[in-house]
Amino acid sequence: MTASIIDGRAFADGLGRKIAGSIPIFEAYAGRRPGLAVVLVGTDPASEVYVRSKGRMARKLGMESFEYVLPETTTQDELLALVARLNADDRIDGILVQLPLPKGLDALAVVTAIDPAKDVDGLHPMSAGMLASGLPGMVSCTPLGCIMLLEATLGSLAGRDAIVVGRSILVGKPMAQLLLARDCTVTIAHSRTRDLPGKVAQAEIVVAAVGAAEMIRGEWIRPGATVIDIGTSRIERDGRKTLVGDVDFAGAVERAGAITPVPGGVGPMTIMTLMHNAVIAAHRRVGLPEPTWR
Ligand SMILES: Nc1nc(=O)c2c([nH]1)NC[C@@H]1CN(c3ccc(C(=O)N[C@@H](CCC(=O)O)C(=O)O)cc3)C=[N+]21
Ligand SMILES: [Mg+2]
Repeated sequence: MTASIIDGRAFADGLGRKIAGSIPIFEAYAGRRPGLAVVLVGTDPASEVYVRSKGRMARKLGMESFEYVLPETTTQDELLALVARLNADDRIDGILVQLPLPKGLDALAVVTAIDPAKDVDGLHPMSAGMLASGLPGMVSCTPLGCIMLLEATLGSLAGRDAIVVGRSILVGKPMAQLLLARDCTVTIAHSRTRDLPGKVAQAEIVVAAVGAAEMIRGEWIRPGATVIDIGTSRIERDGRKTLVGDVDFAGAVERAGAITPVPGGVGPMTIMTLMHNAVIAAHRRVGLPEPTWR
């Protein structure tokens, strides 16, 4: 069996068109466009690329983008002061602080300082708690994009056996909560899990979010399974730099029913669900009913 390839770029483009279409309606009501603030501390080249592409996408869809690039030497207090300013700024509906932060800065303290109404990353403990409680808070962009791809591929997820490999606050934990909310039977695996190959082999849905290049081997995959690969690692192969996921794609594509590629799978969805979250936050903040484009 050769898996069908889940085209995240095409799906993200479609979502982007719906988001763009909703913005004039928002603007007519609110007298302004939805505003997204992205904060980068330091000069990590990969992070600079992501932050720039987030700003570009926001403008392309008709939103206002506020970009803040702070020096590596920024103190905790300076960063908290910026977050307080963004919280108080009515033009800004969503705030994303790009992670990881440089050494010496406390990411959890920064994220906790963000107004939960503007927490488009779903990282605030309030957002995590609302998700776990089944309340309508902000859901982390990457897991939200994965759920959209899974539902587009499989329809109802109810009753399916799913494994999430990885337990980070940004991805693994919210992913598991979203699957659970759709009535999957969810296993969360991590670095201390025994017999990972055996557990992966039982899953109809595999979500790989470990951040280790090609760690999930193709021969572990249950025939016909749907594989969602969240990893992006830059490696050198045959003397060339390439971007690979957490899944051994060449092996997994021979067994899976459907699989996301890297690049072109989850990555483009992550950017578009950030736009989605910013527009949802904007509607909630001005008291407009949320668009139902899903
Ligand atoms: N607070 C916070 N929230 C995040 O959501 C967040 C973050 N910090 N820090 C870094 C990670 C990483 N991330 C990606 C976004 C888009 C692509 C993406 O578009 N990838 C393209 C390829 C890009 C390339 O070629 O390098 C693709 O997979 O097709 C990848 C990774 C969001 N992150
Ligand atoms: Mg990808």
